[in-house]
Amino acid sequence: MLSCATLDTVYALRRNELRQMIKYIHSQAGKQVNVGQQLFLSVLNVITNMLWGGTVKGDERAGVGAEFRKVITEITGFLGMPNLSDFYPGLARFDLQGIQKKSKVLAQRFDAIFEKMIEQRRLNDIRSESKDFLQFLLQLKGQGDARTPLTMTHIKALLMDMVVGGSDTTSNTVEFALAEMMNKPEVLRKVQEEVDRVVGKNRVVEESDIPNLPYLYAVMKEQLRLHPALPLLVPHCPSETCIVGGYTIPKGARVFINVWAIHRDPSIWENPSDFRPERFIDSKWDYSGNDFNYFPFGSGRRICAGTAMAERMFMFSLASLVHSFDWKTADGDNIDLAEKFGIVLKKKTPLVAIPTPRLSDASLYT
Ligand code: HEM
Repeated sequence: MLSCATLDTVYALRRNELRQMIKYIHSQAGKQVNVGQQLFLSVLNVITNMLWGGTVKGDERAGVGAEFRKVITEITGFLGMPNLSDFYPGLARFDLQGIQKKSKVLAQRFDAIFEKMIEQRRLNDIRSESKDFLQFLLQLKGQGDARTPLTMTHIKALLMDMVVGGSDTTSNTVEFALAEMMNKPEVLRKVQEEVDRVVGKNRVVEESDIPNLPYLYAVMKEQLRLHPALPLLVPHCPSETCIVGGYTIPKGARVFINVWAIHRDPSIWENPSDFRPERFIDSKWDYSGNDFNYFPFGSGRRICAGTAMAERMFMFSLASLVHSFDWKTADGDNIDLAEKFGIVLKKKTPLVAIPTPRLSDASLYT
């Protein structure tokens, strides 16, 4: 579902969601817009559309989106919360902070949403031709492979991975990048000049423009270096005791990789806390996971499954946002770029900014 070839076939979904977002922001011209909120909704809609397509429509779809947003925010909050039970396993059964209990309630809410999707799909003919992910998984389950049995719990877990792993990460990354650029007008100007040169002002940005935007690509890499969406990657757990760099990692230990600190190591990066996309122009850095000095999407077997989608959504949405609008804050002040740590890193204060349309023809916003 997340391969480049499949992503190409569902470009219309991404385009449609993005155009709706731009249209909405245009309707708010001159007013304050919560940029992250808009981005979150667009990314979530793209992902859920790819997962279960047109199963949920109209008002119901909007309702499900709102419910997801609440649950995802709460669930990522709990995932990153320090839990006394991890440090004192003897106390785990008392669940002193109530994290286990509250997480179970959230998991049940998630479960109810997925049950609803799956039930609706079952009511339809699951043998019919369809391109969405849920249909594909239900068919696999029906075929019953004894070697790798796929249970309903597996299906729900996969759906949850995509929704939780893809929505907040991508939208926070774009929101943060726009905030960084607003504080560095010379960077924002360079990106706008690049997009104007490639796209002009008489049409809107298309995904096919992305390969022609190398400076914006450098902005994305710099954003992922300075504020990696998953600062500790996801917890890893060796299935056998092993030795890494001379340290013994016991079987079952929970291992966190502090990619945030590696990306700011002054022995690797010059002026590491500066947002300077130029460092990625014509550079050797990529995020394929082969270099342990720069790996915002992780590495190895568990590397992010959605890298290609994240790249497309980031480039497409940020290019569209700065091509369609100029951005400023209400008081003209610099934006607070403080980070809020959790399993997912985000801006401490949401980016609220005022858009001013910059394309000459209003029909380009419809
Ligand atoms: C800027 C956006 C994103 C960033 C920075 C990001 C980063 C990551 C990282 C660091 C991991 C863990 C890798 C490891 O521990 O080695 C991961 C896993 C994962 N990501 Fe992403 N991700 C992003 C967007 C997405 C999107 C859009 C999707 C799908 C729609 C997605 C799906 C997944 C999945 C399914 C996994 C688990 C892979 C596995 O365990 O095999 N991610 N991501």
